[in-house]
Amino acid sequence: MESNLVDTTPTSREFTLDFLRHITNNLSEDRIIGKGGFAVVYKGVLDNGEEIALKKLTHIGPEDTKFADEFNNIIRAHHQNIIQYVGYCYHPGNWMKLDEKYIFAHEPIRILCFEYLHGGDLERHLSAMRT
Ligand SMILES: Nc1ncnc2c1ncn2[C@@H]1O[C@H](COP(=O)(O)OP(=O)(O)OP(=O)(O)O)[C@@H](O)[C@H]1O
Repeated sequence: MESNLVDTTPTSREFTLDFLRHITNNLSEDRIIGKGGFAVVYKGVLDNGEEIALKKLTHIGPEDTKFADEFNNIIRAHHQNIIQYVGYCYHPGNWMKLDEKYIFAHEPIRILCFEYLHGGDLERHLSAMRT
């Protein structure tokens, strides 16, 4: 990454899962704006009306490397052509005992938050140009 894109003193805002549920109507299906190879993306609306995109990572492995990789790549990047990172949620899984067995009551949840970009996805624009 070019050095002029990099903030050497990054800051990051931590959001609670409760708060992100609150601004996405409990991560409801109708707030889903896209799906990528590693994430489902939701639209959230802050109390001041500002919209943000929440990227909820799927397939979290035991080592959590995908979240750490994405986090490390975006936390310092500031550029007009790079979507602005806003914050993260790192929610551990909960387990409980049921019938003498331990089970996961909640899977771990990892979410990265970005400024919301209006205008739809790139593929839709490209296919519109092709027709
Ligand atoms: N900041 C955002 N603002 C608005 N929509 C977004 C934003 N980020 C993602 N999206 C939507 O969600 C979709 C999936 O995004 P995501 O970044 O997870 O997948 P991707 O671009 O296909 O990359 P990859 O699969 O390599 O992770 C995008 O195509 C876009 O429609």
